[in-house]
Amino acid sequence: MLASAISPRDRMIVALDLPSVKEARAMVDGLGDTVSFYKIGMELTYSGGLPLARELVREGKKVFLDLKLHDIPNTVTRATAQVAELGATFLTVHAYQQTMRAAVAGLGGSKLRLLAVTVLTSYDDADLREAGFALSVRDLVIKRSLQARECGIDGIVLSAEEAEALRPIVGPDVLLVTPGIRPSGFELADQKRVMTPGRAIAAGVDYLVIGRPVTQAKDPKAAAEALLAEIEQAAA
Ligand SMILES: O=c1ccn([C@@H]2O[C@H](COP(=O)(O)O)[C@@H](O)[C@H]2O)c(=O)[nH]1
Repeated sequence: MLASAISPRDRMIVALDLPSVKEARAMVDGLGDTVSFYKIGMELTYSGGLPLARELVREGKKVFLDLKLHDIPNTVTRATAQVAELGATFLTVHAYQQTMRAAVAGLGGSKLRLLAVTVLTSYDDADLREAGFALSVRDLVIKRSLQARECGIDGIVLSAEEAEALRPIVGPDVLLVTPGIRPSGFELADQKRVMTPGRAIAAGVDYLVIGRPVTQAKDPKAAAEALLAEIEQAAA
């Protein structure tokens, strides 16, 4: 689906990085209709977040399970098949060919869409060098994105900094999903490759993942409304 066909509200995915289901539930209730799409990652999954994922799906919200699967193929295939039962929209796997192929094999006939994490947005070129990679962030993102497409993955997780260069390389059908979104003036914290929501939309990103700028705001609903307004304006 082309980005222009996705409603601006659905393009904003709020990361529920909170320590308990109770706090996550309160956040969702407080955000109300402003947010239609939630990401449940490791922190919440390890504190009972999967039943909440089912609940949110039942309530008509979209859910992105950011589990970043990476294991031997048999395990990845079977884990993906389990996740496919939950009714989530997106699941992440790391962008290793063996892992991506195994995840695709676990989809069965489900509607779950797979996203491959190329290079974490907390990494820069120096971090990659330290980890033993010879490629720059940009080149590794490109290489892994092409491999993801070849493996039948639906979309890729990258930083908005790479999105504009990547779109013509991967074509219009691969979803570009970007964490590392920071409204102007918000602290970067552990993120190294960042962009504002408006600039990310202009760079051709399909979905923006936004955590702390909403969840750590004094007024999360007001923060989410401001972010949505910026997205709507950039998408118009
Ligand atoms: O490369 C990646 C992959 C995933 N994430 C996740 O996105 C959110 C970002 O949260 P912020 O608070 O807006 O920084 C978080 O859940 C990460 O696990 C990422 O940041 N980068």
